[in-house]
Amino acid sequence: MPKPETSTANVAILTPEGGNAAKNKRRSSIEEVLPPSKKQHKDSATTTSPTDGPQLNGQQEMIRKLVVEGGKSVFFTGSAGTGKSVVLRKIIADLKEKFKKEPNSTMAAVAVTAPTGIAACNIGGVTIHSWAGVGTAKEDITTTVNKIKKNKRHLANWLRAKVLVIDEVSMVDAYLMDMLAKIARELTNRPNDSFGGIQLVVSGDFLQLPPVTKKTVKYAFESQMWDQTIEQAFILTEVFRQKDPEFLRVLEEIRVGVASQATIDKLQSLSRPLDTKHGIKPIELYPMRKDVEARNNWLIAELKGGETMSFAAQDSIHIADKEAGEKMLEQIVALKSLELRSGAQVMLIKNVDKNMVNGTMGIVTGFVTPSDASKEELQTLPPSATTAKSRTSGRKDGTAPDTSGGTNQRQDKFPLVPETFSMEDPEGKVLVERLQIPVIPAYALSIHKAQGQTLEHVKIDLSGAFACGSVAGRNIGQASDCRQVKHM
Ligand SMILES: Nc1ncnc2c1ncn2[C@@H]1O[C@H](COP(=O)(O)OP(=O)(O)OP(=O)(O)O)[C@@H](O)[C@H]1O
Repeated sequence: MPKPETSTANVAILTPEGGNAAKNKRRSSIEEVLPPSKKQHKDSATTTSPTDGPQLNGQQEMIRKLVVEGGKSVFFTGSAGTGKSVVLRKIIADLKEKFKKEPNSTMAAVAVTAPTGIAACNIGGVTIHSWAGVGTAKEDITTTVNKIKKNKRHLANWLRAKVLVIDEVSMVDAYLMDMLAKIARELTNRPNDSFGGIQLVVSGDFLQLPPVTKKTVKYAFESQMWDQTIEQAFILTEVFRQKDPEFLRVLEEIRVGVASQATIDKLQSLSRPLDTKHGIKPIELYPMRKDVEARNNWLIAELKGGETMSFAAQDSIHIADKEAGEKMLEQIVALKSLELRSGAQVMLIKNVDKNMVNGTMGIVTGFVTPSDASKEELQTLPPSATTAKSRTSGRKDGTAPDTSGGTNQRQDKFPLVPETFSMEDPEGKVLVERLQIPVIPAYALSIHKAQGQTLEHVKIDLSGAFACGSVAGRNIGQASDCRQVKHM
């Protein structure tokens, strides 16, 4: 689910001597191009405090109360933009507070998970597979339970958990849900409690992305454990992301796979050039990662003459099982190898400043060494950026600082330096780390990466959309207004 509301910026990457982001700690910079109103971002689980979100409406507050004060196992759903992630983040923050005060409880009492790395990152969690220690979840229960018992970290996860949060549950299949319930019963030695006495908080929209499987899809709600464990289910109905009633009707019809003539006409009318601002092209959304990579590489190669730079991530694994560590690193959103070129369109993947947030779009304006930047580039920065410089200059990586980005001048450059992306266990112990420039190429994005983002301008291929309505609806639902959607 979500992230900060996508704002737009021009990005200039300042780089280190030598081209290796991690080793040389080159700086990158972003020029902001949108007015501050556009830069307000969604509450981001990556760096924004979960309590910074909007005030919950009545429905959302009722769910929060039932979970936090009532200790109920619940499932809540709702179409894109109804604030599922907002509630979930508030619930997670409140549950952590609650268990902090309880004797015999640790930080690990609240396990925060999702089926994919990016979805987990959005709520400050880890993948359900990695938390539970189920590997690929292909082995039988007895083998899996025995493996968990031999792995101190996985066993501790289960034994300390008082609440298990699973977001984006539409992507979790019934087999895995039943497997988790059986493991919970076995490890907690509570065979008669449906989920071993662990409270379950589950959120997602079954009309969005389904489980990835080669077999017939069997959704989580079709599992045996579902009815035995989930005590109450809710549908959030107020859509916050989109306000236009016509666009809302289109989204709802696509969501359920029934399109009226008015909706078909409306979608066809979206096949037109989009009036985007400041040279940022609409993001093209694709279901397959290989299509995303091909499209990004193609469009970056089209940028003739610009300086090119490769940034190799600096990875470190802090657990004994190196193979498991490598798998965790694969789930980190920052790329192992990042190829950039001046003029390339990129998206920030971490909040580096109050306005420069996860989802901010920009253009790479160049690569500058820290020493060059201090002479030329920093002179172009506003005074607030200079203040930010001294504020952040003591960072542990010793690199040149981020600049404020707090102004809305089009010419404000925002230098970027490598940032640390890590996966931690529920107690906050770092398991793996990656140091990389916090951007990804962003002409094209996979629907999984776009999941939960609010994108300013999107371009979507709707041919065959009603054969897989949820995917199309999922994509269009990321735009806040149909004026920002272009049908390819
Ligand atoms: N109570 C609220 N008041 C004001 N804005 C809200 C409220 N709840 C959510 N929002 C805003 O609505 C937008 C969508 O919220 P959120 O991302 O949580 O929805 P979602 O249901 O998780 O969407 P998706 O299914 O696409 O991930 C965000 O910009 C969020 O800040």
